[in-house]
Amino acid sequence: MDKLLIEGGVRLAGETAISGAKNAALPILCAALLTREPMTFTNVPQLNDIDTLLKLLGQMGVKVSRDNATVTLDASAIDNPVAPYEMVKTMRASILVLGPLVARCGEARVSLPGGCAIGARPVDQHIKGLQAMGAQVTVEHGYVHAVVPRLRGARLFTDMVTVTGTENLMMAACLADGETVIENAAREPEVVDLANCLVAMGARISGAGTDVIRIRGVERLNGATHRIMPDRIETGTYLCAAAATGGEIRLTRTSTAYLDAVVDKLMDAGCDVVAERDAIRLKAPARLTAVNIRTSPYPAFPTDMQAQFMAINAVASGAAMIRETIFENRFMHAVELQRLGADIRIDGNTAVVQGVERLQGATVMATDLRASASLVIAGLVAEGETVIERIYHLDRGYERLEEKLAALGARVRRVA
Ligand SMILES: CC(=O)N[C@H]1[C@@H](OP(=O)(O)OP(=O)(O)OC[C@H]2O[C@@H](n3ccc(=O)[nH]c3=O)[C@H](O)[C@@H]2O)O[C@H](CO)[C@@H](O)[C@@H]1O
Ligand SMILES: C=C(OP(=O)(O)O)C(=O)O
Repeated sequence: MDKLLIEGGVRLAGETAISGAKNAALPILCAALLTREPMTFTNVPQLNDIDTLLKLLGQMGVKVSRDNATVTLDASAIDNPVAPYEMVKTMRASILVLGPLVARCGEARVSLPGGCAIGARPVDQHIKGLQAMGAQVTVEHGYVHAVVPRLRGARLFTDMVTVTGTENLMMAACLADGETVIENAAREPEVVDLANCLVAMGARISGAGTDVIRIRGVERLNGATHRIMPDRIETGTYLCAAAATGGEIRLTRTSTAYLDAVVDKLMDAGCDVVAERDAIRLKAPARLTAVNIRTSPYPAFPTDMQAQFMAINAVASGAAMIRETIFENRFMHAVELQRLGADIRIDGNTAVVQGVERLQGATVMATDLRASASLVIAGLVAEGETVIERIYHLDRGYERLEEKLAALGARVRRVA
């Protein structure tokens, strides 16, 4: 199994480009299931999660072609509306085929998804929404089985803000009979990117980006071309990596547009952040100041950036409190950061991080995607060599990580 070797202590400097967003590309590729006409997507990141999803769509009968960052999907014939366990066990987002398949085929069998081990992550809200739209849904032998002649519009209210739940129900509602209103909807930029793609396909959607989304169902959707938005979490991760090393970088093909909460914290930590047209510059002080974090749904601070901020707080001056309010088990990186010498105490959903002067390289194990990113950041700062095991998590969500870090001067390489 591949490992990442990092020789720490280099101040990151230079420029690198940000890829398309994993968490926008995954639902948007699933939207192709809603139309018989071909769809073209650009700026699709080359990631293991995308490969998994394209394989999954392929075995349903979707014709897939790919040329670097451009993917064309032709779902004119879906002969097998099934998502088998073997294909979905590594990826939470595979549940996103459920809504489109039920809406288009009137039936779907989707294995309960896997993904990052950061909490129980049930899909009860997805199921509740489809039931309210008239689907008969059963969960048996680890599969969600949904059947309905045609979904009908309904008023949906989710118990909590759920990103993929909102996306699944919004896609399903596009082909339903009548109007659907999703209340307590997720406002994440990736939901808006999906809505923009659906609108280009002929869907009638208003309110995406607010907590009430209205969808008037149509008989059919058409093909379209859509460019995937930049990855705000990849952007934030590189900003943190530069900040932790006292570096100065410029990230291109991205913007601060959806990163207010993250940029605000980086500035509180002492960094200069300058927004340019389609680029961001960051200049970090020699040592950061620790910053308190509380994760919450967008537009508040994203849970997908919590681990990276734990890494930067670990080497900052002072102490900080980190509260995780979205997932019940998203502090797995703390013990691994402790191996590198970090001073972190966990109490329930709160971590108290006391910054230390220096971390020392060690062998650590990646446990989930963003936990892995936090170990990379810590490894870049630590004295000596850090070995990160189980980096397949990183390959799910960071395109060409070593190459991009190397472009910024990091001494990092992958070994088998
Ligand atoms: C592929 C993708 O876009 N993944 C993102 C998405 O995950 P995902 O969409 O899975 O996360 P949700 O927003 O659904 O989860 C929020 C909370 O609601 C709970 N919940 C959710 C649905 C449900 O039916 N029942 C239920 O109890 C979850 O366990 C969690 O505690 O949003 C998360 C929160 O911003 C991010 O960390 C993930 O990177
Ligand atoms: C948790 C994440 O991914 P997933 O929802 O696909 O597990 C993530 O992107 O940080």
